[in-house]
Amino acid sequence: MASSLLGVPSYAAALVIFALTYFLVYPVVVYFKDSKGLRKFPNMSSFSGMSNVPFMILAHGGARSDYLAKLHKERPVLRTGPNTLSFGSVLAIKDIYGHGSPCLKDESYLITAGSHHHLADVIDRADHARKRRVLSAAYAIKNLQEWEFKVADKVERLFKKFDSCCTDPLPKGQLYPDPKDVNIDYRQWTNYFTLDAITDIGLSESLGLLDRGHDVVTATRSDGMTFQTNIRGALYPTARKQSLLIWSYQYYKLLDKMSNIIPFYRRMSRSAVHWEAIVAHCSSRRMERYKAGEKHDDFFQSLMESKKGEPNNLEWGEVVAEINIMMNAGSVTTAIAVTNVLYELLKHPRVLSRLREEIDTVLDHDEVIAPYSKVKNLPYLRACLDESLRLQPPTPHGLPRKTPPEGLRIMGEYVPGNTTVSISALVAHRDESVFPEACKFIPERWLGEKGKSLQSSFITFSTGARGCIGRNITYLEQAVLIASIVHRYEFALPKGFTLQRLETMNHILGEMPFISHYTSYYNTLNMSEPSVEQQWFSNRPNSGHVEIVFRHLGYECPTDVLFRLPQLDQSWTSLRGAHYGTALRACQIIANNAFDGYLATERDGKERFRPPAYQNSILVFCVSDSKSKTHTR
Ligand code: HEM
Repeated sequence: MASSLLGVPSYAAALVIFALTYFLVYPVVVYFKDSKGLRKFPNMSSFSGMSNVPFMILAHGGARSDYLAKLHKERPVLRTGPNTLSFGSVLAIKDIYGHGSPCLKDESYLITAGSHHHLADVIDRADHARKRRVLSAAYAIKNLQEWEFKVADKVERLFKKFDSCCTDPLPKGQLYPDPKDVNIDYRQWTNYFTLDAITDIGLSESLGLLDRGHDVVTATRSDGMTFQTNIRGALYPTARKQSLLIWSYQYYKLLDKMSNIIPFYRRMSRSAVHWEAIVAHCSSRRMERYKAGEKHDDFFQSLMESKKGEPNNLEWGEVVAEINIMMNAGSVTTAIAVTNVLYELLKHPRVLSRLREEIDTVLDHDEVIAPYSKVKNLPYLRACLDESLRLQPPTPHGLPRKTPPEGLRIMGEYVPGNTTVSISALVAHRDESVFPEACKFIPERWLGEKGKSLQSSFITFSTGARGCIGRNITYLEQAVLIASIVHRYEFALPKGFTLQRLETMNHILGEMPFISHYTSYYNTLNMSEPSVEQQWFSNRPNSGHVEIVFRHLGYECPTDVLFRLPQLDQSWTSLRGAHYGTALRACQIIANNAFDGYLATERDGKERFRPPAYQNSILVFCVSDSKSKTHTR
């Protein structure tokens, strides 16, 4: 029998002594021994040089980059953990992230990776370059036109919801809506918008969240069983758990498992499994369509084959990993961005009105979806987007990089090898030497030559070889959505409303409830009364072909748009020169809302099926049927 000391069995006493030595005494000894020479850097808190626990506690507060930004006002470099440094000046950007920096992504990317690395968590330079080559066709700017159709389609679907919630304008002099009239959470719908958009762009697949108005989707478990789950609920907690526990790399895996004893963490782990199952489901469905011979200009096609049609022969696990990061990084960040920018616009009516003026000069009164060609070069729109991305970068997390074994000079200071270094985008963007009045929303700072010079200090998308590959997609989504929204609607937030933010790797946002009504500029047509066209259509016989030629062209299609009206006949009918939103509305009216979609031959010559989205509005057009009867508004 084991001997005892003060009644405690000796093996238990030994365990306690070992734990105290290992977790308390040893870190103190290592700290004072300082073999790497990191003690010259000031600690973030008294124990930061000895343990990651202070940073983990900070992470649980959900605002660590804000806190760091405040500390960095006094100190340009902070030791945030035994082997971790945070930098606080834009001068560090080039050294840590720039092209030619010898730093690599650190082990945190390794320990959170799945069975296969994806583009964002692969560390090895050669492997990253190989992946980037495979994906370059998928993310290339030449795809803009293809993406634009898909994005415009999602904006239409989103507007269907907004239209159904529109209220009367607030009475003159009233600034805030009656709480009972606040009927939509913009934040939730931006999530639906970006998730629907990226699955269409990436997989030519519709999740259908915007149409259904909820986020329950089908997922497939590893044993092949399917189940239903909430996609938003699956998406966010995974990142949250990682950001809370990751700081101690050595113990992360153990901590991750042990933490599941606590329900708070266990729930987050479960959501990670659900997210993987959603991705697995979407990937397999697309694979089945691929095997059935479907070809689309989407990410999946680029993953499977080169431009010449030669197979890439990627392992299935790698394909799924790439779809995972595309669906995740491609939706979460943009949803945050479009929420933040509208929030700032509503909080700054002067900015909103200047922006609306700019947009209204390029869009027609009744143009619903802003064509990207018309809005992509609007300087004030871009300034508003960039200023919001600067002030509240969707990914504020200091992206960790490891210095090379021989060490590196950062901001002129020698940093020893194999040290984790970073500068948070939020911290960099609070650097007053580059961004005066850094905490204020001032889009004007981005205008002109002076504005251009700020780009090198703007790291919302990171920079260098590991910078964001989805930049073009997000600017397209943001510009089209925000321009269309500002053109069409006025919004009002509840009195005293503040958007809540919780920092993980991304800045997760709380709800953003508001009410909307049409802008007076847009609302030149009364959409609630039956139009001349509606009356005409309801009187016409239910037979024959119908040809619709649109006079008002929001988004011109030079080739024919074909549509099928099930109530009339089953043939595809020509619909020339139509904005497809416009076409759809007309078709729905013709078919008394029993319309099942239309086939559009778009400007790239490809045919695409467009399911119905709009119901109750009408734009200006001319009509002729097979008996050559014409009607002009
Ligand atoms: C406002 C929107 C966006 C923001 C703020 C953003 C931000 C970032 C940042 C900061 C990184 C660097 C991450 C790191 O170093 O760990 C990154 C990388 C990446 N982003 Fe984005 N992103 C956005 C939109 C998108 C979109 C729309 C997609 C895809 C459709 C996307 C896909 C990726 C991928 C695949 C990487 C890894 C690139 C590489 O390492 O080569 N992102 N993004």
